Amino acid sequence: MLHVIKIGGSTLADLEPAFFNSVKQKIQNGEKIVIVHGGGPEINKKLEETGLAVEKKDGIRVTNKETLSCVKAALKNIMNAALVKRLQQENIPAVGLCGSEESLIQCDFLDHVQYGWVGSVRKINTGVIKKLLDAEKVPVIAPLGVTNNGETVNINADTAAGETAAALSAKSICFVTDTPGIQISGEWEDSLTISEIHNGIQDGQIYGGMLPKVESAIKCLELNIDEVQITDQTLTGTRVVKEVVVS
Ligand SMILES: Nc1ncnc2c1ncn2[C@@H]1O[C@H](COP(=O)(O)OP(=O)(O)O)[C@@H](O)[C@H]1O
Ligand SMILES: CC(=O)N[C@@H](CCC(=O)OP(=O)(O)O)C(=O)O
Repeated sequence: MLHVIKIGGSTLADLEPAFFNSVKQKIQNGEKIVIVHGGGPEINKKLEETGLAVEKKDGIRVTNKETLSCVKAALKNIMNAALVKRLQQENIPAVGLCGSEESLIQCDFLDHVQYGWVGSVRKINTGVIKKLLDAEKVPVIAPLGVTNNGETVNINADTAAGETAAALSAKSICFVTDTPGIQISGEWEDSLTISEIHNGIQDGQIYGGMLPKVESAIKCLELNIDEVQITDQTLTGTRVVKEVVVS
């Protein structure tokens, strides 16, 4: 059984024993894990240091060529390297991958006029990932992509994780973030249906960085991934479900 875990930039610097133990437990049970990580705060820091603006539309970063070099440095050189090292310290056999290399995440431009160098995933080279899984490794993927012309593009990590889960026909996907799931009207929800999520977006209760997460979560459900969750590091947060199950 294969599980995709997306770790948000909100959480990467602060990974807790509970998280590593859950990952180790799954591996001991013979389950396969693929990790896709974010790095939004690290990118913001790099942009600020360089004097560049931080601009997002609906949780997606507007990325020009200068922004892109900060994105690459933050995601690949800093966050991917640090996460792989941290997992290895915990005896998790992590191997770093960058989506823009080995034709791993092949993209078109999402909307070049609105977002610049941001990718919409066309195809994932699953062979590279499967080879590592067969060798009992844990692939750790930085969310960059490559276009047909060989240009590197930035991909929202939630989107990249959902596409990876779909391409690998994963059993589950967990979006690990800095909240215990999704909150609606002051309550942390155990589960939400797709229509409840649409309502939450419409009345402004689901916003910002949660938007790409719920969009990707819904797409995963529609592609028949059984378990879709938005959680904190305990890996038990809000389940996103197609419809209410009447028992
Ligand atoms: N309904 C909601 N419930 C919980 N968090 C929400 C909600 N709507 C928006 N958010 C925001 O989404 C954030 C998580 O997204 P983001 O900061 O991009 O995290 P990550 O780096 O983990 O992807 C939360 O910290 C919170 O500020
Ligand atoms: C196109 C786009 O939005 N790319 C994201 C990639 C990193 C990311 O998604 O990180 P989090 O998971 O921490 O939000 C960005 O530039 O911030």
